[in-house]
Amino acid sequence: MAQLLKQSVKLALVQLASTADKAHNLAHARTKVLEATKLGAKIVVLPECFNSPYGTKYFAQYAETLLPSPPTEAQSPSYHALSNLAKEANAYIIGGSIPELEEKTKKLYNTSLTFSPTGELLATHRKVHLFDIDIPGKIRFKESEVLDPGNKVTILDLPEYGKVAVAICYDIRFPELAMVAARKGAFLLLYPGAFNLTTGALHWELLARARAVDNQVYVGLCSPARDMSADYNAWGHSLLIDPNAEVLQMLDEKEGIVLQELVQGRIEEVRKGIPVQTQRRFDVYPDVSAGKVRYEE
Ligand SMILES: NC(=O)CCC(=O)C(=O)O
Repeated sequence: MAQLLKQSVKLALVQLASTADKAHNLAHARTKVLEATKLGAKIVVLPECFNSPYGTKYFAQYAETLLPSPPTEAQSPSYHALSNLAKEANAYIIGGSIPELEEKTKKLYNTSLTFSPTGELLATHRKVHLFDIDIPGKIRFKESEVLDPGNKVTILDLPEYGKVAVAICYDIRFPELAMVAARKGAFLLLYPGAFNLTTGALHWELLARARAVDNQVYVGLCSPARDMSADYNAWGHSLLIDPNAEVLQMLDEKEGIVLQELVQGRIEEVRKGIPVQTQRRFDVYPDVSAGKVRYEE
């Protein structure tokens, strides 16, 4: 049987320290991505809102226009910086996320762009589940006050390696999205994400391991580094989880890079040992990937 990961590959999760200065953030991302690719990374992931501070008051201010595609340099400096960087680094770049403004509708989105090693835009994922929570005395955050949600599951097909699903942060709390992607053959679920000091401590690692154990695939979460002078304090702790739900690597809150080889055959080895993928009872409950699902592949 064909293996989901076609060949072993080095993945990098770049936990960036971002500032309020977009040009600086883009230049800094370039430096850190090139650091990772010099060490052999062929797939590189950046954090949620890597080119701006994270917060509802910043989305409009930092938003870039992506449509019609390709945008001009003035419409989206981040698009061009990521495309050029993918070429320069000769790697796939999952560009965390950036605030996006759709000119026609005036709607704002939290959007992730993925580029191929030739600099071509492969996919766009608009965060599907907006981060709306209210934990009294701890944290209230309502992305939906300013953002609109995306409406599809995003699965990339990387010819040399196989399928990779991309979603953003709060999307990880919805196991259906991950399950659909895994059933469609993804070997890796990637979530650029900025949890906080309350929910990060509680659920960050738990959710990453849960999505891995449910689906028996690799899972990577890539956070901004923590900045205690910012309005929103990111949890950090970017991590990579093995298909057996073991933590392969986890950073602390400071800037850093997770660099890890994903091993061909590991998913099949785990699935052979605990064969839940073939033991499902769709005569008892429905297959979430079989119904009406909106994809971009
Ligand atoms: N940026 C986000 O979506 C944060 C999600 C989060 O912190 C959570 O607990 O979920």
